[in-house]
Amino acid sequence: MDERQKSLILNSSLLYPPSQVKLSYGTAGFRADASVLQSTVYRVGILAALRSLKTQSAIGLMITASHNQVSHNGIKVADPSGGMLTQDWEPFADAIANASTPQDLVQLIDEFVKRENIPFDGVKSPEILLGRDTRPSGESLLEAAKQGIHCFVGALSHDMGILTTPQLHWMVRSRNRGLKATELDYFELLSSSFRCLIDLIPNASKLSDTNDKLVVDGANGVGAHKLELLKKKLNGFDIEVRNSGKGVLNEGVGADYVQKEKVVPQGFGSQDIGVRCASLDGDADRLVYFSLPSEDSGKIDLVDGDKILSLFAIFVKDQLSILNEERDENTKDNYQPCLGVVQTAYANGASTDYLKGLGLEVVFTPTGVKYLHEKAAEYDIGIYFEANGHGTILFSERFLSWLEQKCNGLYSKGSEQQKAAFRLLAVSKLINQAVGDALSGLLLVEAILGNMGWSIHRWKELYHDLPSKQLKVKVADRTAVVTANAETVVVRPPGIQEAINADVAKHSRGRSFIRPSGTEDVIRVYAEASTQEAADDLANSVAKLVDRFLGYGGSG
Ligand SMILES: CC(=O)N[C@H]1[C@@H](OP(=O)(O)O)O[C@H](CO)[C@@H](O)[C@@H]1O
Ligand SMILES: [Mg+2]
Repeated sequence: MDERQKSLILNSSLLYPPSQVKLSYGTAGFRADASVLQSTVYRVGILAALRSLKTQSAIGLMITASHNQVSHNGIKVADPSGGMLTQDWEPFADAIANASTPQDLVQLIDEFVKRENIPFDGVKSPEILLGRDTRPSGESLLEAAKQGIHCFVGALSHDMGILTTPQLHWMVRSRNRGLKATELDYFELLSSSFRCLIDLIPNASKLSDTNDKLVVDGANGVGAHKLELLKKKLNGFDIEVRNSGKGVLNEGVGADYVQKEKVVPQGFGSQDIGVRCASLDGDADRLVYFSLPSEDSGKIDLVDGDKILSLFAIFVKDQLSILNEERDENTKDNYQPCLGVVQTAYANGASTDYLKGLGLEVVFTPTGVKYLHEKAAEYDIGIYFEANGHGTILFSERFLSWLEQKCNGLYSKGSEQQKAAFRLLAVSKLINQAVGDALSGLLLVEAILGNMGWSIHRWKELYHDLPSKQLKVKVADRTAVVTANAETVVVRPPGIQEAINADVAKHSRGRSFIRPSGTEDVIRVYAEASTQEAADDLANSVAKLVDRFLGYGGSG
């Protein structure tokens, strides 16, 4: 880095980090009250430019705090693949976000540039795509990010406007692959692959009794608006969008609220009993479905990420079985695509049993898409979902070129095999390969329900969730909790895991774990058991343990 570059960094008015706030890149980027984020976002702008120079590719910056309250905001980096920032760079992100003086900041950057051998030869300038959600603080934070990026001579920043998080990730991925990468291209790809799947619905399914209308809770966020735009391209497909911005973002609405509280979101009521409903979160990277049971209890029948995962897994597995029925020696080959499913400890135990019962390989990672995505990418077809509705299906290049070969003339026209191959190819286009995407996920759910001739009620009955409960506990220092084995065991503070085990043992089908949240300053408690009372009781007693070991008055 030359002196000019250093002085550009030093000259920013945004240099000083908030005092007494320790920032961490966390599960999904930096998040905090928007009022303290200017300097962090400026610094992440610098990081993004460096990442672009290092990879010689376009990088994405998304300004969002997803499902968190509207006064919060955050920033995350999309790597050249469209996925999350490589975990190797997270310590650097933490270090620069917390550097307390301008000189410390410049020194950290200088050392990192040398260590990583980041080229400053001017051959390629940094290129960053910027997106933000609908939060009012987004606009000024975007300017802060730009200031960071433009510390580098010749840097290019493209403001893509208000987007869903998955749209931005998709754009980065497409751009770096030399593909069409505008919002219009995104809508075009989603709608054309959706129509293709609808055209391939077997005649028998068309006759069945699926309730046609879908009502979507847009969380008063960006997803609602984008879904309205997408809808126009879906040939009259009947979607009604509610909570599209008049109310407060994520307040009593949205996928996080619906999944965690299991209650009817605002804007829904007795007129919706029995109707197929879905909720997006504030930046539209999460999707859950639900329906209102006949009695007016305020409760919902939730169809969460685990069940979306199960639906996708059944469909993909069915299509693969059709391909496997190949009898013709000319088109048969020895390649057996490997299908894998990835979950976290939050997955309902009943879903894991169900998926294993289908003969599928199920593996677990810690919470956070960055872990799930990485694991799923190891398979020819890797399906991952968090229970909260964030997930996607990843297809390997090898599998896709095998599939394309199969589609291109190897099968007799109109054969079941050819249709199955076309369906899988359409799924690979419809479902966002960069990151979990509520809009593309929603269209895939709709297409699969149509193909199977299933109503939401048939889908819900795949298996019965074990009753579960989630709680949050405020503690003095959440980093005091250290976990292992995909967050199922607490290794620190000593003694707490044994105490949790003792509580779990008192409950039939009991399971409970704790972990520090990576997006909020809390310890999360999860419990499940054979009845709701038992799950509530287990969660409460584990929360008390957390308080005893780690609370403000605790010894931990
Ligand atoms: C229990 C839960 O829902 N945790 C969420 C939440 O992370 P925490 O680290 O638990 O705060 O936000 C993440 C980002 O959206 C998401 O990946 C994750 O699943
Ligand atoms: Mg989100």
